[in-house]
Order: sequence, then structure tokens, then C-alpha cells
Amino acid sequence: MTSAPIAVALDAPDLETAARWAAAVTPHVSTVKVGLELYLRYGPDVIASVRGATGVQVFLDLKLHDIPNTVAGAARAVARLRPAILTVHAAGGHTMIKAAVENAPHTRIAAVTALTSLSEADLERIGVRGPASDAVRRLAVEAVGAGAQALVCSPREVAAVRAEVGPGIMLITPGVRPAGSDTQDQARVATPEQAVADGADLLVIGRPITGAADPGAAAARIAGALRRVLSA
Ligand SMILES: O=C(O)c1cc(=O)[nH]c(=O)n1[C@@H]1O[C@H](COP(=O)(O)O)[C@@H](O)[C@H]1O
Repeated sequence: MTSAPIAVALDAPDLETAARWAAAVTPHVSTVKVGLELYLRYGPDVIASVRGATGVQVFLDLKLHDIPNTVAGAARAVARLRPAILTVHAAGGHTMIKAAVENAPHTRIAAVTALTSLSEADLERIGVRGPASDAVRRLAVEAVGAGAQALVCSPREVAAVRAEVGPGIMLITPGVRPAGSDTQDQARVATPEQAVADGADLLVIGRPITGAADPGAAAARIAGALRRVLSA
């Protein structure tokens, strides 16, 4: 059985919890994601321990956003960890994204367009006017032009982004919630089935899996639903 295109967000307070979640979900999913909470507490060692415990690919979500020289150095610093994916903010602009791409040559650089926690009203308050999908498409084009091989967007925009950038770019969607589950701090959400039907290549899912009484069973359930969509 091939694993489903899901990156489980290991947003855990400690390494023991992250390792337990990773072990529970990795029979079912392709990827685990290490984010700021674990990385800032444990540093680079967390990558080796998560990878060693599971054997699945590791997505390092640091959302780098700084001047190009600083991002170049940060990308060089983490490149030796060989994460499969590293995030940067697309709003950092062409030169910054290019600096990440050039300095982490064995890692897929994923540019985050507009955070899925922001509603259209939130975006308007920070100066992003008009439909979220317009801003996301603009950022996507900018990032791909700078060499990003992947984009992070909400599942609500994934079809529009796919139409804009074509088939060769990996589209990653957080903001995924199974029908009936709590949206929590996410604003632009859709179900896993909808995200895949609209063209997402990898779904980032955290709390709907890690907050479940049985994270392994929750991952298996979502993976099964995705398999049915992908084989239809
Ligand atoms: O880059 C990300 O992974 C990311 C981008 C984004 O726009 N929204 C977003 O939620 N994420 C991450 O995706 C995960 C979502 O977690 P849950 O809301 O618990 O499913 C978190 O680890 C976020 O840091």
C-alpha cells in the first residue's frame, strides 16, 4: 500500500510526543513536517531523530522571510540536513526566494503565498486588497519565476494556482479540515477530498490527526478517503 500524500505537522511541545505521533502516522503518510515549535526547542538534531524514527521524508517548515543575504545563509545552514522541503515566505520577493533555491540545491524550496489563517478581511487589513486568490496567484507567479519548485496555498486557491503555474510545480495545502471538524485558527479551509480533487499534491494536516485520541487511526481514515478520490 503506498502512503498517502499527507505531511503530518508535528507541532508538539517535546520530542517524545513528536516521535510518538510520527511513529503512529508513518505507515499511512508520505511525510512529516517539523516546524518552528520543535526546531526552536531542539535545533537541527530534531531532523535526524524524526527521520531516524520513521524513514519518511522530512519537511522543514521554517518560513524564512528576511533579506536575501540572511536567507542565503539560513538556507546554507539547513541544507546540510537535507530536508525534502523547506519553506520561505513568497512575500520576501524574487531575490530572497532565489537565494534560498541556490543555497539549498538538494531541497525543494516551497514558497508560502498567503497564510491559511488569514481571512479575506484579515488580508485587507494588512493591505492585500481584492480576492485572496488574486494575491495568491500573484505571489505564486513571483515565486515560480524565482525558482521555487513548490508553493504553499490554501485548498480554496489550489485550482486557480494550478491553472496559473501548470503541472510541474508541487502544490502544498495546509488549512485542511475533514468535514465537521473544528477549523480552530485556520480561515481558508477545505476538506482533504476537495483539496486533492482540486489539484493539491501534498496536504499538510496537524491537529485533526495529532489531536485525535488515536492519531494513527485518524491518519489512516484520511489516507483512505484520499485514496478513494485519487483512484476515482
Ligand atoms: O507552511 C505551512 O505549513 C503552513 C502555511 C500556512 O499558510 N498555513 C499553515 O497552517 N501552515 C502550517 O500547517 C500546519 C497546519 O496545522 P493544523 O492547523 O493543526 O492542521 C501548521 O504546522 C502550520 O504551521
